[in-house]
Amino acid sequence: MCSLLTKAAAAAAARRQDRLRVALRGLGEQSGASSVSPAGDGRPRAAAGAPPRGRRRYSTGTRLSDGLLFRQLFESESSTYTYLLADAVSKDAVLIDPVLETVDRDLKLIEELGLRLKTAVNTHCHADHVTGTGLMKTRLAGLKSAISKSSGAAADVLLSEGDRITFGNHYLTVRETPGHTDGCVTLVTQDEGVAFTGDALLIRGCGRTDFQQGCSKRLYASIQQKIFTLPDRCLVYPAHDYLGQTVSTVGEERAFNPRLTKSLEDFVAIMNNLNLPKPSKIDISVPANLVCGVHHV
Ligand SMILES: N[C@@H](CCC(=O)N[C@@H](CSS)C(=O)NCC(=O)O)C(=O)O
Repeated sequence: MCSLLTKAAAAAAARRQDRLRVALRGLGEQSGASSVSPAGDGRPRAAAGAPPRGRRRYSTGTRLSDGLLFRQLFESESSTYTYLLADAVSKDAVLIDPVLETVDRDLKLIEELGLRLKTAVNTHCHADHVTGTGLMKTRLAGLKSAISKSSGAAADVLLSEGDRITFGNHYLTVRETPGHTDGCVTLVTQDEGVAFTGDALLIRGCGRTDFQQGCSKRLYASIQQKIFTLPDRCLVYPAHDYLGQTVSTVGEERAFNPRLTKSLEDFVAIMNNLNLPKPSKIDISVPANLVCGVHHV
């Protein structure tokens, strides 16, 4: 009896491993996503191996496809990821979600890599930190800021569904993914191999919907229709992670995201009961980010 149970348990464990292997396929060397189990309310428990807050200073990089340079950078106070993408041949670059406090670090890296930063784009009007876009524009001649038209924020380029942000031979396509805010967008590489999901889809989570025009029904529809329709292999890079996770895939989130694997009704209930404290910098960040962060400089 005992050995039967052991065999059954071993078979179940093997099946779980197989499912995980399938979900992780496509992550390659970027696989830093830790396993996080859902709490009853759909919020992940703190990962045992998560680095202490304020200690992470890393940037990770890889070649996502031929001729595309990529760096994932981290700002530890707000747990924000900034992403640098560049055409390795022309050296034209795009920066996604720069943070005011890390502008010097980002500009130094851009200079060291010999890149020409064309566009600094915000995935939405952030509530938890001031964007670095405005300060960067004062330091780099010709740099254009970009944000969605629906955000209501000022920028050189106002983006809408289907627009392209071009850098050399590469481009990112804009998918509007409102719900966390009205103006949230997800930026997708031309081969649909990578999605920068901002605060719409987080790793094993999603953006909160309790302020700034947040709407859980809209967010659910955005993620199901605009992100989960991407290929399973598509890498997911969010604007934040609070547990040390760095990357996921669409397939993995479709299978294991504790909020998005639920029905719409259950998702709405989860989002209504998150009871998160207000971001500490919201009263400074939102007005500043509506004008590219510049009034704070
Ligand atoms: N403690 C932080 C704010 C944390 C937070 O609310 N994060 C947002 C994204 S930034 S507005 C969020 O959507 N979180 C979802 C979640 O489930 O945690 C601070 O004070 O700034």
